[in-house]
Amino acid sequence: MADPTTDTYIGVIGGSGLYDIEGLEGAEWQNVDTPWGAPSDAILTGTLGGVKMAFLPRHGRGHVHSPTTVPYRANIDALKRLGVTDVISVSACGSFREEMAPGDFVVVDQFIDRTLAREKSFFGQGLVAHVSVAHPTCPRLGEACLTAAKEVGVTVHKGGTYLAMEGPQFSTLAESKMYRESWGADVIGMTNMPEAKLAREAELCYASVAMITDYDSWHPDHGEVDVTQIIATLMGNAAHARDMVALLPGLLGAARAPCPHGCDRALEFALITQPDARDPAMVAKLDAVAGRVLG
Ligand SMILES: CSC[C@H]1O[C@H](OP(=O)(O)O)[C@H](O)[C@@H]1O
Ligand SMILES: Nc1ncnc2[nH]cnc12
Repeated sequence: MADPTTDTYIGVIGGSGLYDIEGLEGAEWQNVDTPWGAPSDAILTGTLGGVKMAFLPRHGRGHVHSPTTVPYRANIDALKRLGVTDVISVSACGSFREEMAPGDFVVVDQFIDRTLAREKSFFGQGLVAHVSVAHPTCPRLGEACLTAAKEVGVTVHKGGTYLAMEGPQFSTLAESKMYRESWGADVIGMTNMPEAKLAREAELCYASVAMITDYDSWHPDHGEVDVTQIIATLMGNAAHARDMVALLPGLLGAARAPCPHGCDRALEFALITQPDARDPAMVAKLDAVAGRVLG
């Protein structure tokens, strides 16, 4: 197994339209069991340029999980259990900004969480923890994604606020206008929360690349979003996403230095339940996610 303190292990969570990646040496679909149930699908593992990589289709091959039923905790636990250090989320998103056009990428750095019906933490009764998500994405990893996207030739925007909605229906016009005009959101999707929060709890670096597919419903010159429009734009986006991902091993390198932003130490001061009050069953369940601090 890779040593997460010294070896880079890149995990890619592919969203709508991205169900595999190509070019991995020793590629193998691996089933990974977790205490939180089964992940969305088997995980494609291998190496690229001497760097370990894992790919997980968020909705499963064939797109069987809705945004609400994606097993977010199992997905993050499974990646952590494999030894992944850096998670790149690639997602189809609507845009609230004229200049963030369909086909563009946005390296997201903030989130507004409007999801309602999902398990949002690995912790809870018997072992309580409070991590900071003030800065929910990793700037080091985000920078690598930005560089890779530029090299691929995509128009890429640095920074943006992703509004995570519950779905599966798209937003009403009133919601779309409110998110854009009053809340200052830049892009909208249905899946990056609680994924980003869980990655932080699992001490994983997390970066999110939003692939713009539509203008949601606010734009006077574009009709309201529908799945046909999204799929059409996704075809081109997915090819760019694959090319971007292929450049990441070269940019991150096989040898890993500790995260300068502390993502890999997020639990250092987060556990509040006293050791003698901790539920042993919870401690056992957290073996991968919090093994570093639970011993
Ligand atoms: C296919 S349209 C809506 C669907 O696409 C996005 O998925 P992902 O974030 O996994 O790329 C959006 O969040 C919805 O789940
Ligand atoms: N407009 C939109 N709203 C929510 N999720 C999306 N995924 C792609 N486009 C979207």
